Amino acid sequence: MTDTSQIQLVNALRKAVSRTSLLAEGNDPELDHAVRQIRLQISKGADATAIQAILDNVEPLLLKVDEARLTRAKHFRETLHDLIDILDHHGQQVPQSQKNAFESAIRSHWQSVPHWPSLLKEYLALIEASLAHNAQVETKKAPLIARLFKRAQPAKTKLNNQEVLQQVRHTLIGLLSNLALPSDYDEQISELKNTLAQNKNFNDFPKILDELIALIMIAIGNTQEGLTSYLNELNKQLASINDSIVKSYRSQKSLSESREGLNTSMQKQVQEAANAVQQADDLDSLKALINERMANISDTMAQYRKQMLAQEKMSTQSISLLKSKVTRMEKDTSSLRTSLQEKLAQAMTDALTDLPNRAAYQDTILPLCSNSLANGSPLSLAICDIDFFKQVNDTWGHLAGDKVLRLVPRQIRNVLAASDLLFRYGGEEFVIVFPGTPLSDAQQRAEAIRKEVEKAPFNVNGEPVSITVSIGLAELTQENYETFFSRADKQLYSAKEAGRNKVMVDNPET
Ligand SMILES: Nc1nc2c(ncn2[C@@H]2O[C@H](COP(=O)(O)OP(=O)(O)OP(=O)(O)O)[C@@H](O)[C@H]2O)c(=O)[nH]1
Repeated sequence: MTDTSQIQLVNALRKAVSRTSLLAEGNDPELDHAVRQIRLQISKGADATAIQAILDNVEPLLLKVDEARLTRAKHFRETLHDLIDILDHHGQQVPQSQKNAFESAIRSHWQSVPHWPSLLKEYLALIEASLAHNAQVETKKAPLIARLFKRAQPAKTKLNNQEVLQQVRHTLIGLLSNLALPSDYDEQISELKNTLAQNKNFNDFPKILDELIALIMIAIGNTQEGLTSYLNELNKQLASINDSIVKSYRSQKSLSESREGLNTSMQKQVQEAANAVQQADDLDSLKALINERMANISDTMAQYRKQMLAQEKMSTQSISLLKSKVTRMEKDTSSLRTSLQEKLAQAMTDALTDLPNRAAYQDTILPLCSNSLANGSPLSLAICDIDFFKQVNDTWGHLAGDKVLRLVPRQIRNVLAASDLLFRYGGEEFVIVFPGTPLSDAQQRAEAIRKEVEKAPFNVNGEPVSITVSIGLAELTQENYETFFSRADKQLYSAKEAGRNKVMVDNPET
């Protein structure tokens, strides 16, 4: 795809990548640097290949951020286990079933940040349950929170209250440091850490835990709903882009239709996705989702491009095949035309004398008559027949007759004008057409023909043979060509009747 659709697509992808890069910021300094580079490159007008290269570079950084998220989650899981241990080590009677349920919840949700507040709430509930249980057993003992962290096992080293406090403070401060909340919450986190550090009273811990939960809730809980719907929307959008590309690609009927459809669909869908990305908040999974969708789009585009190239190649091949077929056909047609023309010429030519034959005469005479009548130019016609030709055949044989048939027209030609037309009409009969020639001129030429034949020194088998011709002549009047011919023919008959070797002229006036 090298046309405007590709440029528009690259522009749309640029926007999407640029806006997506904004979301990736704030997780890791190295990644921050990389995403700023992306926007810089895009603002300089990087093309699809350059954007792909940038995305390839960003991928390991995103993975690194993901690893950091996993490390934080592991730390949180350890914190929760530490808090359970603190309960155990300080002799609190934690109801086993509730503790098991809590441990199971930790196993299921420790990786999911949105579940962290509920896990901490469960921990609080566990403390409340164990306090209620112990209150029944040891109502007169140490204060509530002091009892909470008292060691239950005599075998274990019993810590004093300050040591317990120190341990819990340390655990919770560690948890706070590893929450990796956005920088907006730095101040609140630091205040809570101070409160923890200064806290000397177990009774304050539930309140501090509540604050910790609230902080996590504020940081991620409030945006959770919007974020979930955004992710769903984005997922839908990107899946829809992919579907559209695939559909467009599959349903293409022609290269141009396909390009047009793909372009429109890509432009619309990618633009919508880009808008959605612009409105979204930060989230690691969002980046992973976008990466996945971008990869899908990239794959589909690559497949589409491959297919297009293959189709173009096929088209080029079939076009060149078609061209060679057409060339071949043209050659064949041309040789066929030549051969037809040759055959036609053959059909119009008398093989013995090489003169135009009777068919050629028929083709010629009609337009000549029409033109003559239309233009008022004279047209004369002579029918010339060899006298006693049968005798030639009978006396010297057919071959001798053929020889005479070839020699007579040569003699006739000697006296014809360039525009006069000579045909072998049939047998020993020839027709001469004199275009633009009035009867008197034609008569002179006919007479000259007669003489030219008469004086010709024919000889057959070494013997001199006298050959003469009789000629009937007529000039065209307002009539059809058949009547014209028959008038000349009548004159030929008259010439024969009159003793042969004569020219007889049809005189329309008599
Ligand atoms: N050798 C040869 N003879 C032909 C050919 N075509 C026609 N003939 C012969 O021409 C002769 C024509 O004879 P006729 O029609 O009787 O006329 P003619 O003998 O010329 O007598 P008139 O026309 O009356 O002077 C016939 O014997 C035909 O066989 C041909 O191509 N070659």
